[in-house]
Amino acid sequence: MTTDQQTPLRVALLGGGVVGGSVARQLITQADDLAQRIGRPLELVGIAVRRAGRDRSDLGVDPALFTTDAAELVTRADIVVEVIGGIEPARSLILSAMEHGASVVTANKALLAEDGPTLYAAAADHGVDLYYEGAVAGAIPILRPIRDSLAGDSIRRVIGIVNGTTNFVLDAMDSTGAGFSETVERAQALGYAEADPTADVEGFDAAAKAAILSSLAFHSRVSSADVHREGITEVSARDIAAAREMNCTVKLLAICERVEGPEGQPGISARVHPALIPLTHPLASVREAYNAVFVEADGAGDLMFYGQGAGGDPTASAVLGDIVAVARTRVTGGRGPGESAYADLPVLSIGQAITRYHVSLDVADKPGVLASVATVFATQGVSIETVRQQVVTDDHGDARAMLIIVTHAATDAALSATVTELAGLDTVNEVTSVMRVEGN
Ligand SMILES: NC(=O)C1=CN([C@@H]2O[C@H](COP(=O)(O)OP(=O)(O)OC[C@H]3O[C@@H](n4cnc5c(N)ncnc54)[C@H](O)[C@@H]3O)[C@@H](O)[C@H]2O)C=CC1
Ligand SMILES: N[C@@H](CC=O)C(=O)O
Ligand code: NA
Repeated sequence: MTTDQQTPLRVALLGGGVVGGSVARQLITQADDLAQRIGRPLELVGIAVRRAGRDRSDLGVDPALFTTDAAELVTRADIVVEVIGGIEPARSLILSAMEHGASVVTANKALLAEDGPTLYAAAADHGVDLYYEGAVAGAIPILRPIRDSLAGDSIRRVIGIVNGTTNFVLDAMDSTGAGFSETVERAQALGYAEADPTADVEGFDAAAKAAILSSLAFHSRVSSADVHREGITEVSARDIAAAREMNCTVKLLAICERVEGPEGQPGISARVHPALIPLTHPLASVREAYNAVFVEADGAGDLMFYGQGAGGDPTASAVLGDIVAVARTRVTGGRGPGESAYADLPVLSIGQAITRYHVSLDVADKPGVLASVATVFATQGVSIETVRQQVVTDDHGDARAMLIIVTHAATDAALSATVTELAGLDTVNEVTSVMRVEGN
């Protein structure tokens, strides 16, 4: 190695939590291999933490490297790794790092989905790289495949199970018949769900990931506010049972599609909601806290990416891959591939999304009911694919008639208006379940 090749690239780590701790450990234990792969050694020059003085001996890091002055640390690094999370101070630190000439690696989906364009612009202005593979689906390589490997193809749709906590909860409800609350408690006890699992169960985490996936897949700017979001808190054991009867399962899906608007104009549909998918679909077999992303592209056809979407070591694997990538660019000079938003497609409203619905109705068991229900669908221009009548016994031992209807594809607005009108019919006692159907 020449002297230049021996000069270490300085790495500053912001955050020493679940992901940061694993990154720090591996930067040290894998130092020799990383140096060989990059062509220059990496030197960990500091770890910014919120509180000094805590025992962090398990990380095997020189205690002198810990600092509470993140703002100073980012001014003396070639590569800054941000794994603090949240919007501030993460954003200001990243911008300052770039101003001081550092490339940035982050796993911060919330920040990228809220204000990605500011970060991409700063990276371009300062001629540095911004990589963030850990931000979506943890260890699974999905962002760089979309951005780089599929750059010559045209992506039609990305459907992902991108939140491990909710997949664990829905999977447990499906396999044990348990209710929502008790399953979330189990997920917390097992360490999958956080003490406050709101971002997971209300779909915020998945919506941020959908925004990032949509932006990359469709060369546009999509923020988390553009993504229609429904969480899993309303999914009942009855919905899961209804899915089973249709040979389907319920998953929280992040759906990003290239679509046409009402006048044929191109746009994006980006949404997160629970949906029925057939048991034969590859995403149906994704169990427990695993993630998977299904990509449909014009040339490549169907691609499936599967693996661990959360956790310290899996996410650190993606972060370290990015560190190697930006370090290699430092060695060779120039910048790695960046974002492109040339297509600038608008995001359509959820009402314009084309989906199918599964609707369960508790109805009066008398002549003319089916006709009145069918008339509502016809009036709204929604075509029925299948209808099934079932007699069930309620909690009081009384027999009740249920109508289970699956529609053909229609706009979400028409389907939603249909459900509202059905709920107002005298012959309908209750709309017991409404779920979208995806995946075929
Ligand atoms: N844990 C996971 O499974 C995954 C996490 N991520 C993302 O990785 C990032 C980090 O997540 P975790 O490691 O799980 O969080 P964490 O909460 O375990 O760690 C964050 C660390 O940052 C420190 N911190 C907070 N404010 C700071 C400040 N101003 N200066 C210095 N340090 C500060 C905290 O004390 C904490 O140790 C987040 O953006 C998260 O969304 C992404 C994928 C998976
Ligand atoms: N809370 C997230 C962690 C990773 O992004 C999840 O459950 O998937
Ligand atoms: Na990833």
